Amino acid sequence: MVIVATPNSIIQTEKIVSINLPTIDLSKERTTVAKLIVKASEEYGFFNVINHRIPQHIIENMEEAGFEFFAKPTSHKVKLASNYGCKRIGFNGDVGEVEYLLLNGSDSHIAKLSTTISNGPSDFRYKVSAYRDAVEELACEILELMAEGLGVPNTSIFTTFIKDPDSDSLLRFNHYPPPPSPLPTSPSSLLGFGEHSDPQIITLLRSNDVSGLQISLQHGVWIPVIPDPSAFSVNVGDLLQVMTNGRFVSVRHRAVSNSEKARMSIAYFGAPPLNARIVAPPEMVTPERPSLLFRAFTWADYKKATYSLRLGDNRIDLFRNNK
Ligand SMILES: C=C1C[C@]23C[C@@]1(O)CC[C@H]2[C@@]12CC[C@H](O)[C@@](C)(C(=O)O1)[C@H]2[C@@H]3C(=O)O
Ligand SMILES: O=C(O)CCC(=O)C(=O)O
Ligand SMILES: [Fe+2]
Repeated sequence: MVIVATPNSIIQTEKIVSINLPTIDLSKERTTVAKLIVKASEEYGFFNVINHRIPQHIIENMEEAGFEFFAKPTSHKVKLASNYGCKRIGFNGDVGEVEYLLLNGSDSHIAKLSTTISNGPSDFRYKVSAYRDAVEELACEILELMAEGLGVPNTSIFTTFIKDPDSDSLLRFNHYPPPPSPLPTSPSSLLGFGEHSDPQIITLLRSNDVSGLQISLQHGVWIPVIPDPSAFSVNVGDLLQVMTNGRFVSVRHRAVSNSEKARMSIAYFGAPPLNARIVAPPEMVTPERPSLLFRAFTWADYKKATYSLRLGDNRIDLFRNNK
């Protein structure tokens, strides 16, 4: 049992379970990798990938860009970036011990921010765009492997969405300062980013070597993810659960801060264009799943529902058939 003190000082008791979460080596034989990815997405909705071939300098530059931004005084950060936030998550009263910067992933948004952040020409734009391109390519490789492993004949069924020039993909830097010491209770953790699933198709997340990310497969039971700065953590998002007719699970996760060192995570959320129609392909209707579990909807519909709800609320159930 561990005690989690939320910023509102609500104390909850919870179970922390250490298990080995799947780590998949992308340099291994393709058919084997595809099968392992499908298995992990079905069992956990989560896995780590290693040997992903994203050059180290692209990752280091991105991390540097994030730490440089968060090192600025709060008044500057608020003025510089309209999508900078501190403690408030979303618009419906969620709070956490986190500050963040959200970028909509388009070149023009990154370029605009680059000018305001640096007050002149900067390499922020170059660093973020290079990372965005590399991580998007990795997301496409993983989504193609998923389609292959699932036996879907059109293996670009998921990637066409995120490769679309109008894709609504996002990048997010999350910065978790070390908690004040001593904490009110011991052992204890502060809630950085509360329990939720990611609404998009797929999330690729990495952090510095500080722990904090946890996933949950069962209410109130948390599995810590061991930090590995050379790996990417992959989360199945809500839309992928829908497009696999419930075969993959959208993983619930959160971030806690309990270290003496600051943690920074960088997440890429692969999303379709707003007008994309989300529905499972016919191959996902099988004897085990003889009908479509979710009705067809657009990403705009789903996003609207997401933003009308709290972080931890279940939104996918609103789109189930017979609801
Ligand atoms: C409280 C909220 C923040 C969030 C939008 C929401 O209303 C519910 C989902 C949240 C989430 C979680 C994953 C991503 O970090 C995020 C950008 C997203 O797409 O959905 C956040 C939203 C946010 O912080 O704006
Ligand atoms: O910081 C983390 O490890 C998790 C962040 C997260 O879940 C998110 O940004 O959606
Ligand atoms: Fe998340």
